[in-house]
Amino acid sequence: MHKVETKTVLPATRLRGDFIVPGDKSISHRAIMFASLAQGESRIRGLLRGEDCLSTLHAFRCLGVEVNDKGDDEIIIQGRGLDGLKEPDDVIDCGNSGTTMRLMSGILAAQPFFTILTGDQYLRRRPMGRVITPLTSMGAKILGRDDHSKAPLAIDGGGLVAAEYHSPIASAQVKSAVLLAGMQVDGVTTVYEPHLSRDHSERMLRYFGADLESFSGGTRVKGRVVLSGKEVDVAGDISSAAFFLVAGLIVPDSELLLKNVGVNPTRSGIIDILQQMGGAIELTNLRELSGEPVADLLVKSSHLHGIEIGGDLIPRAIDEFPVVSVAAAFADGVTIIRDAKELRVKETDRIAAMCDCLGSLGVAIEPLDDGMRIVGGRRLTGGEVNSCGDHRIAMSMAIAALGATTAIKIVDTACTETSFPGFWELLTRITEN
Ligand SMILES: O=C(O)C1=C[C@@H](OP(=O)(O)O)[C@@H](O)[C@H](O)C1
Ligand SMILES: C=C(OP(=O)(O)O)C(=O)O
Repeated sequence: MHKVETKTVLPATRLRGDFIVPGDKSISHRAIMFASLAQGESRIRGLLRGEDCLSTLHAFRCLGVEVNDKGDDEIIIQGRGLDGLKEPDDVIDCGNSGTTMRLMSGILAAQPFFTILTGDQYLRRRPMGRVITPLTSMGAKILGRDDHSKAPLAIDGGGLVAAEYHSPIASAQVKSAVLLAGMQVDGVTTVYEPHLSRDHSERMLRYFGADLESFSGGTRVKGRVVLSGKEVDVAGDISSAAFFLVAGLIVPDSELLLKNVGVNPTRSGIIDILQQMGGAIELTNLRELSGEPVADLLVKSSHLHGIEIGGDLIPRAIDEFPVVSVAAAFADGVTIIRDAKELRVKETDRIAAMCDCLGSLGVAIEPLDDGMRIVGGRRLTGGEVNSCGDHRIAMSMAIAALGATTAIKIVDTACTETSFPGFWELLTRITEN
């Protein structure tokens, strides 16, 4: 029987330190994928060794890609080109990773062989119709559970044509799945989206030599252009940095320097949100790393106030709302998050999960159909909360505990390995109790 791990986090008196956070998860997935589809060798440094990215690496090994991983900072991938992948001899397990399953669907829909993608109990509950629909319109044959809307997915690949797709949601996973399918077939494929979602695929595909053009409202890619192996340095993950930004703001007398963090404008909504709440976050040493902007972030304790958040800020900070709700609990006044219905279909329903966790510690937090309303300013009491297996909920509650009156016990904490190996050690290293 699987033992559920727990952690108890004590209130902090102050936080101090400078450090780097692990590599960006979205960029790491793409580096593995595009290196595998390129011709020649790619060297990837700073790759996130979180479970999600290891799922992507495992998937490409199953597809015949040679990966040289000595466990140090660099992995070497021998690309097989657009036509060099082989039919896997078993089901591919994408673990907990939505990005792996949805982007792989786009890649495999165009490959002339049969694949089955599955995942853990959380991933098998998440909606896959959002990629099956556009891929089917390109000629893909994908079957799935629950009337072809959920994994396991059976993909009978090949025979696709280029298409034009108007996505009803701002989702980088949907956009990327269609672009990755389009990239492998003759003609031009275009994806339109209602708000700009993270553009790592576009940046990295161009970096690998794809013929891809982004314009206001969409992106088009020309099919059958050969990608060439590259050296990629992966920026630090702003979604992981977000936990320590909020920690540095809410714990009095704190100062943290987070080095080498990706600050791509399609991902940096968390900095805008926290600055609008009155947070002192300074960006220095702005530079570019393999086509992505990075900076060092200096954060100091601040007096926060509530704000209203919605519109195109939502996709720019989509994974950060659990920890934004923690910041809101420590801020004076009311914070309202709207237009964020997507939070209901992540690893958990993150609106319900944060309302349960923070609500049980005395925070006045109320779910909205598409967000949350949080009345902040009251110190959290200690207690026990459950992450429900969601890495971002577990880490958000650890940050909340730093500012609580007494210890918080968090149940189900092994999930932090999904995106942030070393999280608990780093938290201990910078905390003074
Ligand atoms: O493309 C990506 O790497 C991701 C896109 C986002 O999902 P959606 O595309 O579903 O918004 C995000 O929540 C996820 O963590 C990673
Ligand atoms: C939603 C997330 O990832 P994915 O969709 O890749 O599972 C996340 O990391 O918060």
